[in-house]
Amino acid sequence: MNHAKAMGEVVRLPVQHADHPADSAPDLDAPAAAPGNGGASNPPTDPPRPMPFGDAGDHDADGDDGEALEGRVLVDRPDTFRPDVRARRMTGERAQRRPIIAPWLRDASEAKATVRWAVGYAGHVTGYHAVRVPLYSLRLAGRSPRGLYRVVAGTWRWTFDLESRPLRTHAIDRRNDESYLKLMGERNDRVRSRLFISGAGVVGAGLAAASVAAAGGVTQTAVLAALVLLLGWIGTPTDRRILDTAVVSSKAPKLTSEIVVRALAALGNAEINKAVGKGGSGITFPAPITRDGPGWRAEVDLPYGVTATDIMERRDRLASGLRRPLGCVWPEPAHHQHAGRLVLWVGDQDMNQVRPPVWPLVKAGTTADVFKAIPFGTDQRGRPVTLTLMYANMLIGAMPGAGKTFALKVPLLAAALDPTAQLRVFELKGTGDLDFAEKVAHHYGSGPDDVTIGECLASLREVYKNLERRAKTLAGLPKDVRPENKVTPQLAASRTYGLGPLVFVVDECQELFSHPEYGKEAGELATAIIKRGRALGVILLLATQRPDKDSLPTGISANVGIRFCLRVMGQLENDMILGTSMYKNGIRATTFTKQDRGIGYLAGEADEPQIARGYYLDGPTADRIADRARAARKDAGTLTGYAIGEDTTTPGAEDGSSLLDDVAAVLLPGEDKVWSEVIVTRLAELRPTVYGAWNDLDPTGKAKQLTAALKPYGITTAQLWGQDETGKGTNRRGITAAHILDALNDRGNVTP
Ligand SMILES: Nc1ncnc2c1ncn2[C@@H]1O[C@H](COP(=O)(O)OP(=O)(O)OP(=O)(O)O)[C@@H](O)[C@H]1O
Repeated sequence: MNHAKAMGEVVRLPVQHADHPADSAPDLDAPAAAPGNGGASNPPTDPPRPMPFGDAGDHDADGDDGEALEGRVLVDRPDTFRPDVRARRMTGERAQRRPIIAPWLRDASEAKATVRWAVGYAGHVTGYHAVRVPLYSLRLAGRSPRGLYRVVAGTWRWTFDLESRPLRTHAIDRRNDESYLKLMGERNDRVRSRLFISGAGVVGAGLAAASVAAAGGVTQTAVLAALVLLLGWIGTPTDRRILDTAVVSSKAPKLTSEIVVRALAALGNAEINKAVGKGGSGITFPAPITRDGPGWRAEVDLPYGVTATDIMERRDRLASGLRRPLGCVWPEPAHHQHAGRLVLWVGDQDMNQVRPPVWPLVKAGTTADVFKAIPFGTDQRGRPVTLTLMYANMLIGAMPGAGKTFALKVPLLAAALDPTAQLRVFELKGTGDLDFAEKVAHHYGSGPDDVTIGECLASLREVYKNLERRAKTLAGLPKDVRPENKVTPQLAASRTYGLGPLVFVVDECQELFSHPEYGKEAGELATAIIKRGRALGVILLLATQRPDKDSLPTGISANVGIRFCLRVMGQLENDMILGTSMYKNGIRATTFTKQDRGIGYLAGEADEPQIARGYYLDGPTADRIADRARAARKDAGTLTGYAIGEDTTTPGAEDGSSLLDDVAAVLLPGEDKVWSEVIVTRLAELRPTVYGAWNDLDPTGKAKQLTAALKPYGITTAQLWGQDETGKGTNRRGITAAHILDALNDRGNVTP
């Protein structure tokens, strides 16, 4: 018999058999032996004789098997093989230890939420019924006559044994005298004893009534009320309730294996259909379906060849099969298991209907540390999701209105609550969504105009230059204080080194990167900052509603560490934000609906992308937090730049020239001292895109603006005597031309 065929699985593999010692290994250059050529006849050139594993000496002497097995090897072990059960158990191949303590009890926030819910629930139910006590009393009083009737009629029936009457009637009908006489005898005995008991009961009740009547007052009322309520309860029809419903249960249906299999079978996957069809291997569940947070969790072993991703791709169809809203159905791969293990979590409530929890850092007195994890949001199960900003950059993308700016507010406000972190914030939509940052930011700009975009670019240039200084400073430090050539919390905290965290935020960054003049340079600078700034304490937070190659340089989309993708329309946008192949791997932000505001895939923080909903921080809340952050910065002495009324943004984005060059350019020949407001007006004429906004200020504002902008160059303004438009002599703030020219000479015309 051909064992190979009987064993089913055979492959052509040159496997070394135990009979052949190592030194008789096949000579691969030698010609292959002819079929049927016994190994013994030509030992040196023989190919190894393939044999079933563990079947070393069982060959037929006539060599039949040997012939049939020529060139073939059984790859399955024979049935006699006993696996090492101990090893299997220890590696957890079959058995996974289930948690002794329920996961929700181990998580403090989940446990607190459950206790809070239980107390709230009990309080509501108690209050609801307490106010309805008069109604319930009236209801019972109304039903008490019926209850009295039921008691009297029931006692009568029992005493006179009316239940057994049909038996006696039956005996009469069948003319069974003997049986009838026997039944009557029994009935008479029973009625005699029951009459005695009922009589005693009536006498007892009479005596009790007399004593209650004698007691009078409260006792009489209480007993009477209790009696009425009791009779009311007895008189309540079986299809009616005494209490109203305090909580209308919209309980989600329990998830059962049957429902899961039904839903999987509805996906239209051929392998699944084969498995669940007649004679198929079925779908198995390696663990019981359990409650997990506010939902059900099922682990499913999909049929061979089907991956968890195949199911994730069809999340909408799965939701339809489960008859649950899309926002309740969250299939995930079991990351530490095989590719066919699916973890299906089905929430009781649509994720977008769940009330967002309060951001932990809203609480007064809390501060943050960009070196540590900051709370970003919650996942489908309400568990906290955190972000660590240091050594990372973040890209947030979505279609308009999906919640980008709200998501950006969370890391921005967390960074604001770290007084050591310098903030540079540019909101290029111009709606003032991030205007709370004005209170804390070193640089701040709002608007899609060329001036703001120019300021943003100038600030990026400054940061880029700052990177070089930081790199040099870090490299100059002893190796033991920079263990991984990175800025450490200790180095960042020291003001001597100037290595404190720097957080650069650009909302609607497509306006910057797709700008016809500044876009290219901005893209190159941002890419360089993303690549090099990470280790040097510079963090870039970008949000965009147009993730395409023109609006988001590939250098950024390829190198950014943390990515948060809210609802997008297609695969391209999805992969631009989350990374290449994410769509193919089932991580699809296209499945979010319009209602899923603030919900997205967060990649780069945990090992695997996770669903998260950012904390909801509305305008007033963000303002309150920014006030707190400002106070903390004031105390720490780190409130600088825009936040204290200075505008230290370096103008001159158009061609790389500096403010000093521009001021020098607008000085007229022979002019010695010029009022600041005049200089600003001339600067605005020279470069409207850069200085136009300054020119919109009143004369005092113009003077302040120029004073602040010249400060980094070491130039101060002073009160200068001159004549105003009407020819009247007056004192106003202005500059001395010699100071500008000296500064230019000193610096050799180098931009700071
Ligand atoms: N985490 C959240 N939870 C609940 N609602 C949210 C959340 N985030 C955002 N929203 C809602 O979504 C709306 C849009 O948010 P946001 O302004 O951040 O969108 P956007 O993507 O920045 O839009 P645009 O591209 O137009 O600027 C907000 O008004 C808010 O009500």
